[in-house]
Parts: sequence; structure tokens; C-alpha cells
Amino acid sequence: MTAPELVLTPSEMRQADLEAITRGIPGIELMRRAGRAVADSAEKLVSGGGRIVIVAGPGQNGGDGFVAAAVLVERGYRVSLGFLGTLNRLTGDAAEAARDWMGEVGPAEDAPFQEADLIIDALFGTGLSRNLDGAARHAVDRMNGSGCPILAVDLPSGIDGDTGEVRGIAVKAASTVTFAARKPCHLLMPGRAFSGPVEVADIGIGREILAAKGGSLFANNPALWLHVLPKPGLSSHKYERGHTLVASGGATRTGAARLAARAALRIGSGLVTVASPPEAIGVNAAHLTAIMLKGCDGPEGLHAILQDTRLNALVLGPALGVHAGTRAMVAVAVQARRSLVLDADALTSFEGLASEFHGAFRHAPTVLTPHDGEFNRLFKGHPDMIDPESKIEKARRAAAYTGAVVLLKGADTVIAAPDGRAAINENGTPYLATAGSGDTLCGLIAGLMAQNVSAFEAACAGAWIHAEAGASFGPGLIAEDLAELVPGVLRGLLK
Ligand SMILES: NC(=O)C1=CN([C@@H]2O[C@H](COP(=O)(O)OP(=O)(O)OC[C@H]3O[C@@H](n4cnc5c(N)ncnc54)[C@H](O)[C@@H]3O)[C@@H](O)[C@H]2O)[C@@H](O)CC1
Ligand SMILES: [K+]
Repeated sequence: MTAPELVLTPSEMRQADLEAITRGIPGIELMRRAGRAVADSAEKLVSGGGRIVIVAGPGQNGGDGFVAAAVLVERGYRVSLGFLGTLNRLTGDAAEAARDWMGEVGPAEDAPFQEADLIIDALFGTGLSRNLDGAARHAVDRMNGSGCPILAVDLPSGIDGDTGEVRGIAVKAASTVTFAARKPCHLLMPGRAFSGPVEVADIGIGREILAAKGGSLFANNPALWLHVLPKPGLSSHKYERGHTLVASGGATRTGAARLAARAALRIGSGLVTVASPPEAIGVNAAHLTAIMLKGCDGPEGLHAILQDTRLNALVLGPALGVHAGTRAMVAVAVQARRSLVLDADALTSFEGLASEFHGAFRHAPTVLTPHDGEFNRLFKGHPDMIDPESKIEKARRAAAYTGAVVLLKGADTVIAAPDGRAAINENGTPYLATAGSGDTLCGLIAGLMAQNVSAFEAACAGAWIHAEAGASFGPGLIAEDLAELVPGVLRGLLK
């Protein structure tokens, strides 16, 4: 079984480096391995004898650049090195790496990009501490304007390692080579787009160290949840595979619930029922076949239906309407202590009322699936929740506050659990930004929870499968397609 991919923040990575040093790998050796890995990556991009310009910065990222320069010269490349800063102010391992470089050191501002086949960006890595300005800004501007492919060392200079944000200006890399583990900026937007494909080089820092210093942030891929993905056995019965209930909106707003219901059925929920307001029964009945239908008149109706304890997972929100009635339905669902997915109107109905969510979901597995707008509306008046620069921190704080798993949607969907675990999804496609796509996602997550997958894994698996289904279709995707694409994705996963 493949282990889940750990993602380490810059500060966790520094601690992991230090731990590796304590356990006997000297810092300069780590840097030599890092520099050699950069040279290996460069060699894959430019054939022997090519011309490579390296831009080295004033910190240890620059040190990697000096090592790579020496290795590439040994391998027959023509290398120029432009340095930003004052050479005799280099400290630590970078100072030693610079002493080992026998070639010339020119100023970064004169680096001959026009003659280069490849630029190596070793300006700043995880130690970036403020926005780029002056000479640093100028160097990045020139690199980007050169038209030459850029290989970023550790991360593209100017990208914040924790948040993926651009600090003033950033290198637009063709590819990136990082060390030991990816950092949040390689998965979060816009850092992901600036990084290009990211290669993770092993520099000898074992997984045990990475897990001890990091261990709570993951890339969302099947290694994280495949082991809990339900696979019916020969003797499985539909009643053992859970029963998902999806609340429908009124007569002209029923499609969203059916999209969610169909997704829940496709992901394997044994039974799925749409709970419909009386006036919408006809329209729902006309569209449902394998999915069951029950009349449900407001919160009292929901309360009555939930007396059937076999209904073990609920979806509330899609097209339910933004009003007190929806808030009352949520209250009933929370009291019933079933697995619960809240989206759309179930969140927006609590605009500015986030305190009602404080600790509210501690007692049953719950997933909230806001996009940024819904999140900001819900947590209006809670600057500590809205302001964190990092999307990961935002989702984590909301999860800790509510007691629910929070899935914060976007091109870089982040899923966070109340216990601090978080995962970043990266297989999304712009084609998923289509009406009803979120309703399908709710259904997938609830359908998994109905089969007893825990909330965090259900949200992670749901987001990944949803994105994979969308990507497999591509242009022209509409929400109705998504549930129909799920079996293909599941076949690939469960083979
Ligand atoms: N033995 C080691 O120390 C190892 C270090 N590694 C490399 O070290 C990097 C981290 O090194 P550092 O912590 O020194 O950080 P950086 O090299 O990213 O940069 C820190 C330096 O840049 C300056 N600086 C920060 N923001 C600036 C700005 N906006 N404008 C101008 N100057 C700015 C700081 O004052 C400091 O001198 C990693 O990204 C990785 O590439 C790897 O080689 C692994 C081993
Ligand atoms: K860099």
C-alpha cells in the first residue's frame, strides 16, 4: 500500500532538516544532495554542453544554486552564475557551497539570460520573509521576460511557501525541484500554477522524520483514503450499504437534490431517498426511478422521517432556500445525530450566525462544503476565521470552531478536520465550475458516509473522485454527467 503523501510547511521542513542533521547527516551534505538533484533535473531539460544561467540568492536556497553550478560544470555544461547580495555575507552551508564554486560570480543584474538554454532560479526558497522589491524584483522580472525556461529550486522565488501567494512578483517556472516533501505552495493556487510540474528529490531525510515534524497535512490522493473506500463483498446487502436522505427544495427548485441523490447512489449508498416538500412531490416523482421519494413538510416533516434510524446520512442545503425554515431543518438534522453534509443554502441561511455553529457538529460526523463566498458570508464578523492568509489555516480554524470537517472549495479545494488534519486537492479541472457540480459533490460525500466512511476520508475521497470524473470528461461537462462518470473512476480505483 502506498503511504499518503506528506506535505510539509517551510517551518516543519526546517525542523526536519535540523533533525536529519542531529541524526548525523551534516547540513552541507544535505545541501550537496539538494544541489545535485537540481543538476539532475537540469540535465533532463537541457542536453549536454548546453548553456545554463543560475541566479543565486543571499540565503541557503542560493547555496543549492552554487552546488548545482559546480556539478553542472563537471558534467560539461557552460554555466554562468549571477549572485544577488553580498558574497561575503553568505552564511552557513551556503557560504561553504560558494567557496567550493571555482567559476566566476557575476551580479544577478548582469546575468546573461539572452544566451541561456535554461535558467535555474535559486534566488529565494522557504526563507522568503517579505515582498520582493528593488534588485530582487528586477531579477525576477528579467528572468520571466527572458523567454527562457526556468527551473525553480525548492519553489519559485517570490512565492510564499506556506500560502502559495505571490509576494510582489514571482518566478514563472517551467518546473520545480523540491526536497524531501512538497510544500503547501506547490499545491495551493496560485503557487501551483507558478511551480509547473514539481519533482520531489530524496535527499536522505527519512519518512519517519518527515512524519514526526509534519504529519498533519497531505496531498489529497487515493493513498490517503483508498483503504477505506467501500467495496461490497459477495454477501453484501443493500441495507448494509447505508441509506442517504437528500432534502429537496420547492416545486421549481428540485434538480439540485436529485443531482446529489444520484451521486450518492452511484458512489454506492445502498438506498437513497429524496425528501420532498408536498408541492414538489409530482415533479420529483416524474424524475426518479431507483431513488425513492418521501413527502417531507418542513422541519417537523424531517423530524418525523428521521424516526427511521436506518437513514444514516443526510444532505441539506442544495436549493433549500435561504430562510429560517432551512435553519430549523439544520437544527433537526443536527439533533438527529446522523452523518450530515451541509452545503449552499444550509450555510447561507446562517449568514453572520456562525456562533450557532460553534461546537455544533461535535456529536456526529458532519461535513460543511462552502466555497469562498459561502464561507465568508457564514463567518462574517469572525475576522480570525476569514483573515488567515493561508486557505489551509482558514479551513482548519473553521473545522476546529464548528467540530465539522470543512471542505473549502476552489481550484485548490482544502479539506480540514477538527483534529487538525488537512488535505489539499489538486486534480480539479476548470470544467467543474458548472451549475450543480457542488450538489453532486455533496451526494458523493454523503453516500460515502452512509457506507460508514469517516467524515474526513469521505470528504477527501468525494472531492478527488468528483474532480477525476470531471477531468475525464473535459469540455462540455454538465453536472448531470458527473454521477454517470463515477463508475469509471471507481473501476480504476478498485481494480
Ligand atoms: N543545509 C541547509 O541549510 C539546506 C537548505 N536548503 C535550502 O535552503 C532554503 C532555505 O534557506 P533560507 O532559510 O536561508 O532561506 P532563503 O534562501 O529562501 O532566503 C533567505 C534569505 O533571503 C533574504 N530575504 C528574504 N526575503 C527577502 C526579500 N523579499 N528580498 C530580499 N531578501 C530576502 C533573507 O534575509 C535571507 O538572507 C530552502 O528553500 C532550500 O532550498 C536545502 O538545500 C536543504 C539543506
Ligand atoms: K527558488
